[in-house]
Amino acid sequence: MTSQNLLRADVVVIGFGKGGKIAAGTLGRLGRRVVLIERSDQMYGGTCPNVGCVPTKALVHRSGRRRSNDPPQEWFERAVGEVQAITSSFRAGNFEALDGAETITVITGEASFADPHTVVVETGAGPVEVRGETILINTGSEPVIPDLPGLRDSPLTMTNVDLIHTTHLPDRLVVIGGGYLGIEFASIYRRFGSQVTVLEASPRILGREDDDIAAVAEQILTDEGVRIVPGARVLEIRDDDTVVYEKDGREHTLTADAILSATGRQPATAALKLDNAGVRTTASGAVEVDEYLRTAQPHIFALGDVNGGPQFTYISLDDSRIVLDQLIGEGRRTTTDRVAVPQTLFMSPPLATVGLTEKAARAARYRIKVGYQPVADIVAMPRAYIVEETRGAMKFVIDLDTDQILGAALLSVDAQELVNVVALVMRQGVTASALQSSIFTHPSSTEAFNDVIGAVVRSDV
Ligand SMILES: Cc1cc2nc3c(=O)[nH]c(=O)nc-3n(C[C@H](O)[C@H](O)[C@H](O)COP(=O)(O)OP(=O)(O)OC[C@H]3O[C@@H](n4cnc5c(N)ncnc54)[C@H](O)[C@@H]3O)c2cc1C
Ligand SMILES: NC(=O)c1ccc[n+]([C@@H]2O[C@H](COP(=O)([O-])OP(=O)(O)OC[C@H]3O[C@@H](n4cnc5c(N)ncnc54)[C@H](O)[C@@H]3O)[C@@H](O)[C@H]2O)c1
Repeated sequence: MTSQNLLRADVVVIGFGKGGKIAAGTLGRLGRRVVLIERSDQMYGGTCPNVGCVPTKALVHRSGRRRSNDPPQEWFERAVGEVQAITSSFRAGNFEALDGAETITVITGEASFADPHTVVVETGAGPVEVRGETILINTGSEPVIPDLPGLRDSPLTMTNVDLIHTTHLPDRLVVIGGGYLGIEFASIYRRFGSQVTVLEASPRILGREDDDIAAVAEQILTDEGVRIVPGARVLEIRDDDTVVYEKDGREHTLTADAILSATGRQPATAALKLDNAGVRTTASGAVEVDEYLRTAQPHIFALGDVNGGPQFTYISLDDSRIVLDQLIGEGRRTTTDRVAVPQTLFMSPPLATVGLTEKAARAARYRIKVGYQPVADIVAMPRAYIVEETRGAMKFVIDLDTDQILGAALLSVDAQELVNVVALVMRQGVTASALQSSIFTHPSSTEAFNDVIGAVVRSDV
């Protein structure tokens, strides 16, 4: 290597994901020499702003604004154009924020390890070698396309990345997998005007949730026209466009204009040549880390989806707090500190959950009471009527002995905001009674808590 294609850095970050960019920015501002490597110039900022959270939620918003007489294809094309304008401005902002800093260099190309301190980057202008004292792996995850006959070869098979970029609204969309990604896309495309069928292998979608909440969510999707087929075993894709599946012992076929593979995402480690660095992986292919996110090599850390933790942007962000605490802090923060981590499935209205479900609380032998109300019946929350979104239900699972909230499921307008309040309350040990009798602004969605927590439908007393 000549001096031109050999770089030395205090910190090398592989992958421009959430955790990596926060760590890179923080360390760069402190004067560390940072090299951040991203394999695609279309991915500065990572999955979330480019092909994940941001574009999907922007499409949720725009699909909801379409009126029934708006021409679907035109409306869709305009929405995709607007969303691409947002993502490209975020991408440019992400690049500039790091590459514009004096101490940080962004290199575009695929990285792999040559040895524990050396990374080789295949750039458009040839290989570049980067040697670092500390290395952060933040390469995210990639969609798993199941090995079903015809699926990988069909020109109609798409991932979230393909669907985010396509400007043609498919008449018939078949979604394989009814998890977070599958349900969000099903809801979006149905609202844009596609006929959507979700084929889910499990006996039910939203299998982690309690039956009452899952049933309300499924009803909302079904009422919007999404066809959900649980217990479906996809057998093959025949002649590129015919999805053959089995349910209850009988074979069925569906013709599709697009097939979305939404059966989960696996850690992106294949290109990294981790063996050269002495970094181990788990059975599921994730980079093996301890609770401080250190790999088998103490100077190499892994953040975000690639370490096999929960696949959410805010977890990758929290991973960066742990790694920064190791590098420039007190070294105390760990993944085991996390309590009451909420999550939101952005169907319309959103389903936000935190903590234990009723069934999990019972399995853990808590004595509980359950507050539950359909949103339309929550007198304290006129906001649902004001914004014309009265669908859904709210549920609280409360420990009878301590009055602590064990969990909540909020299927409601504004649920993605409400759940953060509940999570904070749970983390701080505020009682359910205190939350119920709190002063909230009016008219707001938070006011619902004044009613729902006291609307006890079951109690172990
Ligand atoms: C459609 C969709 C919707 C989602 N919606 C939400 C949501 O609403 N809320 C939420 O919290 N989470 C959501 N997620 C999950 C969230 O996007 C991820 O958990 C998060 O982006 C993971 O961030 P990360 O830091 O692990 O890495 P990523 O953001 O995935 O970044 C990794 C980067 O590394 C690069 N890379 C990979 N290999 C190499 C290599 N060898 N060399 C160089 N670069 C490499 C990749 O190109 C990528 O840019 C969604 C995901 C998807 C797919
Ligand atoms: N709003 C959000 O926060 C958000 C949105 C989208 C994705 N994500 C993240 O991305 C991750 C990946 O999402 P995902 O939905 O792809 O994965 P997932 O693991 O959440 O769901 C995959 C679903 O596919 C089903 N499945 C698997 N193989 C199948 C097959 N052959 N036929 C039919 N069904 C099959 C599984 O039973 C499961 O229900 C999520 O776990 C989540 O962490 C988050």
